[in-house]
Amino acid sequence: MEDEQRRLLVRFDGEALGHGAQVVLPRLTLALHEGERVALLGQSGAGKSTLLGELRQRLEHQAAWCPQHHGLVPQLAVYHNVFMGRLSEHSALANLWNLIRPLRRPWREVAALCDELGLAGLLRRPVGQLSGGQRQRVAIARALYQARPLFLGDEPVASVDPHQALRLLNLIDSRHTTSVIALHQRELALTHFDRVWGLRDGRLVIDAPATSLTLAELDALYPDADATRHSPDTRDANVGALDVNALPCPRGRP
Ligand SMILES: Nc1ncnc2c1ncn2[C@@H]1O[C@H](COP(=O)(O)OP(=O)(O)OP(=O)(O)O)[C@@H](O)[C@H]1O
Repeated sequence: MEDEQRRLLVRFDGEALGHGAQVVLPRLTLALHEGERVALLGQSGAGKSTLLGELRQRLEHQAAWCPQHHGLVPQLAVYHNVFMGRLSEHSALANLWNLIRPLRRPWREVAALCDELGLAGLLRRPVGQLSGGQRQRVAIARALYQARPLFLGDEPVASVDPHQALRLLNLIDSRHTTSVIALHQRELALTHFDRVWGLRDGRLVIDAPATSLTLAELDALYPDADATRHSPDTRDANVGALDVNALPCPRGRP
């Protein structure tokens, strides 16, 4: 679908984004339309979290949010951490009661979500006793539990293997019409997403359909990386290294 036919959700028009006096992205121009699946790439410090934070502010309650450092409470059980996604929807009394004695309906909802995320049987376990990958899935569960039309994720699949990453991204897709997800898995950016935004040196240097890009172009976003550079004509071989054919087909892709 052409951009003009899609509903515009957010537009930046030469704006400066940053933190107080520190400008990170001095003249950002981009647009996010309903229905887009955007991979946000750039090396550490490029400004991915800064951009996601601004999107989050502008989209407000339309967007579910999965932060980079999870923001989970280690002493609380998985159930309570996921339930926190909807704290604002309940009264303080209901939230307090739920803390002591979980309410039946949310318990069922959270249990179903945790089943889908491979966290079955862990609802009562304190998050502090989980592995890094399990914590990451709890953070995703909490964002999914918010039940918003958009999903903003700051490296939500950073600590899982490629197959699990794709499964989680498919689950996120199935529950949101639009997403912007920061990640470092360049192959996934090309194979799973509609569009790629690439940040480098304070600028948006890539804003293009994923199908028009090569791994070599994405590699150029990481000037400090030691990784072997890929030439454009090795794209298929590199994507094949992920064995995408063995994985479930992402939405909208043949
Ligand atoms: N709260 C803050 N106050 C001041 N400067 C900040 C703040 N948060 C981030 N920065 C700075 O803004 C720049 C961009 O940081 P940001 O976290 O957006 O990058 P990133 O691409 O998300 O990095 P990473 O991949 O390491 O998470 C960095 O120079 C960082 O030091």
